[in-house]
Amino acid sequence: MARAVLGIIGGSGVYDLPGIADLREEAIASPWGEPSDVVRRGRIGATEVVFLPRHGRGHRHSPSDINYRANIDVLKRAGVTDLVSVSACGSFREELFPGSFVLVDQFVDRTFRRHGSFFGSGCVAHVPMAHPVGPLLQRRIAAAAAQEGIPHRLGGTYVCIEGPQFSTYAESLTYKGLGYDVVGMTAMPEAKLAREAEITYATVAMVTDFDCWHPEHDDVDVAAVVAVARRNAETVARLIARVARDFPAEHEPCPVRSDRALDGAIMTAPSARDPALLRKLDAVAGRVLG
Ligand SMILES: CSC[C@H]1O[C@H](OP(=O)(O)O)[C@H](O)[C@@H]1O
Ligand SMILES: Nc1ncnc2[nH]cnc12
Repeated sequence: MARAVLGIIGGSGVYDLPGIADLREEAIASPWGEPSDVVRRGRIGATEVVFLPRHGRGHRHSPSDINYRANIDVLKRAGVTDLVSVSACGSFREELFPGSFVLVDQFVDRTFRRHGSFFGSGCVAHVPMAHPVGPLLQRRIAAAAAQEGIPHRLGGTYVCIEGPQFSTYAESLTYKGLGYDVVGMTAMPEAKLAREAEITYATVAMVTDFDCWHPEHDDVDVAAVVAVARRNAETVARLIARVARDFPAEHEPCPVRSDRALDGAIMTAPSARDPALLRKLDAVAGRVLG
């Protein structure tokens, strides 16, 4: 069984993770291009952790321009087995107020101008996405949140819009009417790519606003998101520290097989595979491509 390495992707307002011991920065090269930043790695308790801010330090990359493939690839190369993705989001429910954390378990992908797969012509693969979140990892985050006294809800649906503009009023009402819980701009294709890379994934969606549907709250703007996200940064650090301190030494086999997602997923016959693409897939699909 693989040694567990806990990855953390920080979102808006979370560009650093305080409390990492033996901290070092590593620029990991990827055949998929430039990741958002160098990774910062070290230990929390006995657990090895690897941190990457998805917008880069200084918030340089917009949701549409983040190189999600390079980010997941470098985390895979860093040995990450379990990945906690932290995201700011708007809420479609009265009870999910700014400051609360939602441990979402479903995603709806409304993005349309991002590279959504490591695979393609020369090596076609179809991985299961019915259950995009690793339930054991999610349970560990929920337990840590309970122990730290952090208000949270287990389960929910995150709709990922392309952005960078926030939703229109009609869109906001539509998403609310469809029963979605929160809205953001970054969980997709991140979750899909993590699945292709056989990394167990879970999202901590930090509610920063009520988007624009709520009659008694102002429409979302960046200032509101940033104010709440900044206040939440310390809470996120506390949550991650608790998850890390209680993390098992070995990666726990995932009940939804996120860590075996490529078993039987590759359709392209070995003789028809593109050697150049196979070389790029060395980290992501090395387990099955050999
Ligand atoms: C700063 S407002 C919009 C911005 O905030 C969220 O970022 P992240 O998911 O990385 O925390 C949202 O997805 C947008 O990128
Ligand atoms: N209302 C919202 N819509 C999209 N992304 C967000 N990130 C934070 N709040 C958001």
